[in-house]
Amino acid sequence: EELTPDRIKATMSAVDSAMIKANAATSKDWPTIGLDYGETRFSKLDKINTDNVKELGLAWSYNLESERGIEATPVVVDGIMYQTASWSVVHAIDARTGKKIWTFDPGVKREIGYKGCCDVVNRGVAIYKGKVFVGAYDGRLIALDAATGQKVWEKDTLIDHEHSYTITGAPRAFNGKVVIGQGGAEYGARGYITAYDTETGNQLWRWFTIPGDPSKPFEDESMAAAAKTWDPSTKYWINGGGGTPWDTITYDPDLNMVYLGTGNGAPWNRKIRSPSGGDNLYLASIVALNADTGKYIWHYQETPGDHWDYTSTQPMILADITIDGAPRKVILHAPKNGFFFVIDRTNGKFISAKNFVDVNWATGYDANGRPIEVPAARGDDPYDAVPGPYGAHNWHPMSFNPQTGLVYLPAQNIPVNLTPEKNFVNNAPTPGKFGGVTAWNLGFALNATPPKAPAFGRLLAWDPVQQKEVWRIEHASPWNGGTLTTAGNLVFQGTADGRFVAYDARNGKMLWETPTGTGVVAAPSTYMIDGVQYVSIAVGWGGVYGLAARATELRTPGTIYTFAVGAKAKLPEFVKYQTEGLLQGVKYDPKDVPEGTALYVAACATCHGVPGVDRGGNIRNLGYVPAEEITKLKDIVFNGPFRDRGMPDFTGKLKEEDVVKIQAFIQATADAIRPKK
Ligand SMILES: O=C(O)c1cc(C(=O)O)c2c(n1)C(=O)C(=O)c1cc(C(=O)O)[nH]c1-2
Ligand SMILES: [Ca+2]
Repeated sequence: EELTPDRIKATMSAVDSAMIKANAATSKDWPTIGLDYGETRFSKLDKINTDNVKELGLAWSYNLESERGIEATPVVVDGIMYQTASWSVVHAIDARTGKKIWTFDPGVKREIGYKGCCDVVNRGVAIYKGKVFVGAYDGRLIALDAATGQKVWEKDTLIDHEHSYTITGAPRAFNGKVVIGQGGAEYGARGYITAYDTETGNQLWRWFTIPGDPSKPFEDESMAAAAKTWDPSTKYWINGGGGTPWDTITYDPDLNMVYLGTGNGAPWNRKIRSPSGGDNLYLASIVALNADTGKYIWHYQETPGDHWDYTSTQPMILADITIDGAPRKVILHAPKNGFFFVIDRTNGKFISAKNFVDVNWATGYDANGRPIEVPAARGDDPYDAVPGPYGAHNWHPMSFNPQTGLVYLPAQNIPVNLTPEKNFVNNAPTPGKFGGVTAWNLGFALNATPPKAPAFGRLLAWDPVQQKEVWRIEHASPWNGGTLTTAGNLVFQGTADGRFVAYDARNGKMLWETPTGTGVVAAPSTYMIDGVQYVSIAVGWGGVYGLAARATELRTPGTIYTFAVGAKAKLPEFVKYQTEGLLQGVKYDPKDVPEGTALYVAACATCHGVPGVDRGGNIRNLGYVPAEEITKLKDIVFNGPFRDRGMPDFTGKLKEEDVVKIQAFIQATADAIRPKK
């Protein structure tokens, strides 16, 4: 059957809240990024199961022509797939054949790449009544005709273009509304979410996550209440204060609520943001809003007075489970802070929290749902916070299998040491201030003292009722992909070291794997076409950890792989990671190294990592590039050739003599780690 525009239009026009709810009974399609409004990523399909999963073969692959992180889950309805790639490019694909139907590039200006903290990624589309919605990196929400990829409307969702706002998250669509948040809290930004009319793009409601300037009227009572938990003496609203809801937004059709996870404080360091303390509502919280009006209903703050970039934006799961003999409507959540939360979603009441990895900022939660903090975690001395700011769990989606009762959770630690910044100045390009030249405002120096905490990445099977680990897989590296679980008793996960793996959901036994040609960070999906069950995964190394680090020697462009039992297509040729040997021969004056270090930290480190020590991710490590490029660094730094990949133009931000000092630091660092003969 041919996928004519009329046929696609007919299929996609039928995708609405009722269809998404009804599909949950069979899981035939995968109509939203998380499969269903509960975001369970549990498929009832069982044609692929523990018996035959070893016969999975490649049905087709599709080149996304992308060199940066791929974070979106493939959305599939009746054999038509929508996938986003880096730079917010949308691909529509015939899932029977893997052939392109259309692509849409919103034309994000590549030179604004550096305005987002964490790679030029996108976490996927929403479909509603014949339209595909995508949040573009530059802050536009765009509605496309699902059949043709033509733009129907677009809205600039940003309240100002002074703060460094970007969009990386997927929109959420329900009942004629499409809702989107944004990122930017590392730079300083004030978070909010906005609902638009799916047909017209008209704004329907907006809710800010934190209060603004208290000398102006508060937007609503929830802001007036929140303002009491902030210290106004620092005029935190000038920098923004944070709370950007950059990922999870969930719709609950039973309770007609929208739940959002809010982000970290800006700056991270609470002593700078709100020196007299305070919870700083609604940072690092789950908040419930009325889905029709956007009015605040309840909140639960997972990390009061956030100080460590402990966002609560991680994908949540809505589940109905039995606790102490009683059925409860809950939210299951594993935010960055390392605790697994079970929250009553009818009223936001805390049920339980238990750490799922070792943590050193709190010893647990009291009966009221407040953390029992370790005082040194907010001290004036350098602190090796565990989890670090990359989180014990980041945006990589978890899944919940009601058959096993287990949540499959990509857990990790990436060590980072935090040293409180003494003389913080907002937006100052101060040498030594991490990301200072590109307007980061953390209030901490990172790794000025080398961290000692261990790095790890693991897949955890977690029992949310008992609040305990049931089994685990230790991976080679942190930063592994999101998970899918199925009625075939399977868990699927891609890995940082470039594999796509199926495990037995009951015990973690590895049943099947395939190489993927690059690290995997996204989560897979599964669906039926003509009686055949398929599993698809979009691969492409990246995201914040993937900028400067990697765990494979392969760097195949972003690719979608689709697997079925007995399929026999060939994997594409994999591409080797191109890297030079350790940098050698750049002339420099050793006297320049200390200042060069401080300048490098302020201008280069957020994306390029530490020269020679980090190995490079989807952005090259400057300790492993041709000496020629470092010798001519100023030609790259000032209006250089990599602006079309998102590198900033440092004209006016660095001086020529600064670049000479940065060259000195890069070569000296490479020399320092070179093995002595
Ligand atoms: O505070 C923010 O506004 C914000 C935004 C984003 C983003 O939009 O991607 C990330 C983060 N924070 C963040 O803390 C983080 O660890 C992170 C990882 C990623 C990613 O895509 O790999 N994005 C983000
Ligand atoms: Ca953040």
